[in-house]
Amino acid sequence: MQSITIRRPDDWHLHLRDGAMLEGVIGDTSRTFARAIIMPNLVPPVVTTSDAAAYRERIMKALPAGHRFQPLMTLYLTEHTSPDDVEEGKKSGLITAVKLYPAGATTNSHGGVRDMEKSMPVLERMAKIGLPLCVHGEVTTPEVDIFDREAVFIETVLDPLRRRLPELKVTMEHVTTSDGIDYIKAAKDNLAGSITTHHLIINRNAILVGGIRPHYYCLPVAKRETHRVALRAAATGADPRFFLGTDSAPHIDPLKECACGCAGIYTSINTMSCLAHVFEEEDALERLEAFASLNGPAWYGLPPNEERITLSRQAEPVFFPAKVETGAGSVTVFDPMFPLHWEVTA
Ligand SMILES: NC(=O)N[C@@H](CC(=O)O)C(=O)O
Ligand SMILES: [Zn+2]
Ligand SMILES: [Zn+2]
Repeated sequence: MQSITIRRPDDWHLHLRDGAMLEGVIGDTSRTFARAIIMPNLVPPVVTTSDAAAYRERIMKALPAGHRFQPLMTLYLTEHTSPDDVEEGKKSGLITAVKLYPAGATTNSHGGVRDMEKSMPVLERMAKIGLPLCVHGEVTTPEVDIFDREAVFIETVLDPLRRRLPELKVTMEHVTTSDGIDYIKAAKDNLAGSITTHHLIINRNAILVGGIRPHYYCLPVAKRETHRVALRAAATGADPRFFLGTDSAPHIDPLKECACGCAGIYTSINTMSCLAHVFEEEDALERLEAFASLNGPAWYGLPPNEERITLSRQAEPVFFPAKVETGAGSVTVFDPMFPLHWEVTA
């Protein structure tokens, strides 16, 4: 197949940051994607509905002329989040989901939740009004090995929460293990999972073999090959509970290339090219539309986009810059380590 036309995709997990970084990166998403769930882990985080309204305005202002893009706003769950504010946010149409960061689990998560008990009133309200909870599904217990943190989270946090509040809709974001995939598949209802572009392409060797490569470091950290294979099977398979959330997470290069580098991989600019490559490799190009454009809206109760994009396979590799220059500094673009031949052409 030399070209494929699909509904315009959405990104169900995206970091846009703020200020000069926001201005520098937003176009890479809005050029191709119609909507994105915007992560609230700014410094300080987006905690209240009025924070989210102000952030949404900054995003719309940063949007390049001529781009049509709808940011779907989220709130950063804290132990003090007000159930009424959350309900107000949903009612007004501003808030699409609330995000749980276990405190210390990832970039800018120190204000997250330490004691789930304290967040129960909000979670109960969300279950009642049908507002989804997006989770960064890793425990932060120092004794737990970093490669096991997702599996232990499922067992010790997520499963107990879902048993206690079965009506709560939960998105397990950036699933990185076969444990996560199996857990979602086994669920009766109210559970779905997003998968990133990079976790379909790299395993942990990319970070560690032949030298330490900070631009492949993200959280949850890439796991061993068997897990990547399971993620690919889920993304290209028929289960509609798996969909794209790029987790494109820009950091300026000096904060990645140092003794204690930040977690996050920037994929907004080449995600659809990478995905077409992966789906072609899996002989599943006809399933790309479900993963990138249909399953996500269905889960969030939104209509799929009416516009279409076309991806075409070029004879010569398609050019992407190694770095995106922003007013905040340069951001290294995800290198899939193979030439990309698919290009969004319309
Ligand atoms: N994925 C990452 O490695 N980093 C994200 C945070 C997150 O999604 O966990 C970031 O904000 O940089
Ligand atoms: Zn995360
Ligand atoms: Zn993220």
